[in-house]
Amino acid sequence: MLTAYDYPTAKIISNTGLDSILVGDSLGMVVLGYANTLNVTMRDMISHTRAVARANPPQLIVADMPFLSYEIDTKSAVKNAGLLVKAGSDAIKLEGGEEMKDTVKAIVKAGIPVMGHIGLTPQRFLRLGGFRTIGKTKQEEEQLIKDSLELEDAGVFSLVIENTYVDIAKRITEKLNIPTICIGAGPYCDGQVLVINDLLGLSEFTPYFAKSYVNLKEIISNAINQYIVDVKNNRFPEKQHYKERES
Ligand SMILES: Nc1nc(=O)c2c([nH]1)NC[C@@H]1CN(c3ccc(C(=O)N[C@@H](CCC(=O)O)C(=O)O)cc3)CN21
Ligand SMILES: CC(C)C(=O)C(=O)O
Ligand SMILES: [Mg+2]
Repeated sequence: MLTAYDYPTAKIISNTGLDSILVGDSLGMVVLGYANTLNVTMRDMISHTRAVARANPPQLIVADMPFLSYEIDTKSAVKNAGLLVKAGSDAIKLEGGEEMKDTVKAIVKAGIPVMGHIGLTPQRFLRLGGFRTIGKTKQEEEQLIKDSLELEDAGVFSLVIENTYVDIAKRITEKLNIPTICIGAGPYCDGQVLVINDLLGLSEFTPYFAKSYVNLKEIISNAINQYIVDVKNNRFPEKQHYKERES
């Protein structure tokens, strides 16, 4: 699984063997330039989900529910989950553990598949004390196990485990029947997810657990500098780039 936030990226992914696309609220940081994901709105998520869905990819499209779109009450959570499905997603993802059980059940009851997300839940970074690794204490570890079992019981079809110790993610994966999709939680999961900007070398900041497979930042700035040089030296535009009238 990889994130995608726009039409051209979803078109490229369409012709790959990737299983699933996440329209992540990480778009607030990697596309919109916010310092965290708290300012991402339903309008942002709907707009980017629609852009990805317009590419009509064969992959499953999962859209993140943004901060405060599902925490207030189950009614507004179901409504907002429905708006993301109307925008073109096949499922939604929301952050949190056992405390989200009723919300998960209500959304699933409405016919919308829900993906869980535990471990580091970036929408709660203020209370957690940063984008830190979760599961250091025995209490945090046992809470993660409990959260995963309760979410499975509530009906999530899959579970993202973010930034936790490898043995904890392994334990959860062995306990659950649904697939676990990990990021910063080691290899003993059923799948992996990454922010595509990290994979492409486009991010300003990349977490320790991400791997870039190409340096697109460098490739793009080289292209821009070549363009500047060409314009200044009259090497662009060339004959084929403009029309002359035959008078
Ligand atoms: N480019 C990008 N990649 C991501 O994976 C990502 C985002 N942005 N934005 C939304 C969240 C935030 N994520 C993050 C961001 C930072 C750390 C990180 O640096 N963690 C360190 C330091 C924690 C601390 O502040 O103490 C760690 O050791 O866990 C982890 C996950 C993951 N997500
Ligand atoms: C990092 C993934 C799991 C995510 O939630 C996002 O991109 O918003
Ligand atoms: Mg997210």
